[in-house]
Amino acid sequence: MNGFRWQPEATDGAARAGHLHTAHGVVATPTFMPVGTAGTVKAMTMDSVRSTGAGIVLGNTYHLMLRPGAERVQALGGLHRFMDWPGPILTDSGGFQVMSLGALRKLDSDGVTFQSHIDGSRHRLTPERSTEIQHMLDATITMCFDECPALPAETDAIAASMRLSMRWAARSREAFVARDGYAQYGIVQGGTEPQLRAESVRALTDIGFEGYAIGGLAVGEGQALMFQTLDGTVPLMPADKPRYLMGVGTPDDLLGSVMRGIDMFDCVMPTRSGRTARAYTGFGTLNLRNARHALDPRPLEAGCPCPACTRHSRAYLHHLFRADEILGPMLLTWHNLTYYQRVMQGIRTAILETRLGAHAIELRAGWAAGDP
Ligand SMILES: CNc1nc2cc3c(=O)[nH]c(N)nc3c(CCN)c2[nH]1
Repeated sequence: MNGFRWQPEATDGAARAGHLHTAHGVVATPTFMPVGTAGTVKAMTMDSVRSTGAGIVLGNTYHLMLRPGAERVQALGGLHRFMDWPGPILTDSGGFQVMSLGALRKLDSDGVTFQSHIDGSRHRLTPERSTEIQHMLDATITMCFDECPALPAETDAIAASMRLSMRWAARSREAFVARDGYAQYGIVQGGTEPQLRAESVRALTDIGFEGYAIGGLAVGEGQALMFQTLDGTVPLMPADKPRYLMGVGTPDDLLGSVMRGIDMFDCVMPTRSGRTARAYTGFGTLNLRNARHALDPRPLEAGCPCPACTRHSRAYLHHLFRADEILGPMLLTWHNLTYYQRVMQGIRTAILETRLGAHAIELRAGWAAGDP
């Protein structure tokens, strides 16, 4: 019996609230995973990540295999000890990052050969090597090695890519070493084609995984087409297993996707925006470099418990970014991650109280209202 399981707690329409039980602790769902690409959530200590309310973070096979190297992380006790994060860690499998970062790459039916974007050195990833690397990292949740096709693409190209990913999913599962409290997730592909998505779900559930991700989205298709694809795909996925929508998204994306049955998310927006002076708040986003903040003594967001909002003014944050001070990205990343966790906690509470519809209207009204 694998101690890893998703335990449902409440539903509201297609939305679900529950708990993910893992070898590294329990996480309430729906959950947002801060991206810790190279073993660090950029500009944050792990204590500050924990203080935002995050329960699980994401790491990347691609970045860690290039630097410092999977063998080195393993020799140092694995990624939990390396980055001092005792909670669960989900690692992505590298295929997506090679396609979006690898300098030069050659894809074949067995895997992908690529040059490091760091130093140009040559590397190869296959389902077996990706799974082995994730084991060396001691990832709590291992992702299948897949291929994420760029959209738009011809239907037959999407079909061929999805079928390659399904063959790679079988090889990834074969290479996976089951351990109590650990999991491997299959990744559904198929672009925005309902029949291809259905074929991919069938292929993955025939193999059998502890959780299922939806890949191949948030690649420029737009929110409407993403939601339409979720509407046709999520109902086909096992109801008793966690569902993870990869690379998503804005607060509005999170809300709409939870309402369609998604439990887990990751996205670089709150952290990347935190470094570029873009703040996420209940009244939408604002750019703290804008001169209108120069003399504003108010907190960024009233009621937010983060250090940026409880100890500083908008004028101070504006100054930090204008002066290119390191504290600027630190404080605003802290705020954005806190805001994302507060959105998830508010959605989760609304599901428990069966009032997600009303809560959604309140959230959207706030985002549309703009800066008070
Ligand atoms: C930002 N948009 C986005 N779409 C993704 C699709 C996949 C996808 O189809 N497969 C994998 N393995 N990762 C993806 C990621 C990376 C998630 N951290 C995606 N990110």
